[in-house]
Amino acid sequence: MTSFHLEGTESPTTTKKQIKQFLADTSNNVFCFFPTNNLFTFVPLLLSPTIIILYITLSLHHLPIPRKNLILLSNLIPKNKNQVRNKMATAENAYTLDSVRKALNTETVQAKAGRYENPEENPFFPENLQPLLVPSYPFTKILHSGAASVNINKSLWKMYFDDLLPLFVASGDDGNYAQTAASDLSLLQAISKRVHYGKFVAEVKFRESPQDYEPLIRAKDREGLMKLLTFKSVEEMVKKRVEKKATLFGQEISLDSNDDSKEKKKFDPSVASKLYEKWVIPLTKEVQVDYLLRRLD
Ligand SMILES: C=C(O[C@@H]1C=C(C(=O)O)C=C[C@H]1O)C(=O)O
Repeated sequence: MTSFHLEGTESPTTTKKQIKQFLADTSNNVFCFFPTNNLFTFVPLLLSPTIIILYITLSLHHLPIPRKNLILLSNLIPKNKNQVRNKMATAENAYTLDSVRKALNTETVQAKAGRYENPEENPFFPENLQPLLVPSYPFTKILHSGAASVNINKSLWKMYFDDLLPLFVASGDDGNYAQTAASDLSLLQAISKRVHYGKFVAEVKFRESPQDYEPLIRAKDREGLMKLLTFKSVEEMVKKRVEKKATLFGQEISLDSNDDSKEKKKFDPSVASKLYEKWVIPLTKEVQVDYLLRRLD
């Protein structure tokens, strides 16, 4: 027995053989491109859970997005209320529309090139996918066939725009809707990948103790399943690792040896672990439950 060290998901109940198998089958194609920082080009995502959050914090930090701030503005300047409201409506619609359009276009192109053939990938708009234009790749089948219908991207999308984004974006509106939408999509895809790894984690857990899972699945007992697959100590470890990585990767870099910038941080590392606690881990567990409920179909 050993720990499961994949993308921030560690399970004390996972066997070495299963981990090896899992790694062999899933790590090949998992790379995350960092447009914001030359230090990183391709980062093995599976080994870098915190990268997602760092990427969010660092890349969105400077992106002004017309949301709450304009509402605030409209309260502050009553004289211009209508004008600001109009501006908000226009800007916000443009922004949201751009995000959706960008996601649709990108997913359509990527689907043709086979992105969603990979069981690790889950589209945000499955209803709009186009047929494959490249030869199909024989991905090893690890998951039960019900996995294809497990997709929580709609709630992820909502969480991202309603809860997560307002925490990171700066005030104002710089009109860069297209760039913002492109960042949104790559972040959404990164988080989506991480939380949907829950399918693989759930499969491993199920194979290891079907006798524990089967009665709960048959009884459609979401709560019972959630309890059974939860390992609080593992979650604590994941959060600590996330915070540690955020501390290391979030340092300011200086060539001046007298500079005390080693101490300077681009953002508060505890925020990264809080994000995992509040969203990333709960969403991963939701995926696990959804997958398990279909496991005996
Ligand atoms: C992923 C697992 O399941 C749960 C989810 C975790 C996560 O998303 O990081 C961590 C621990 C578990 O409560 C696991 O056991 O490894």
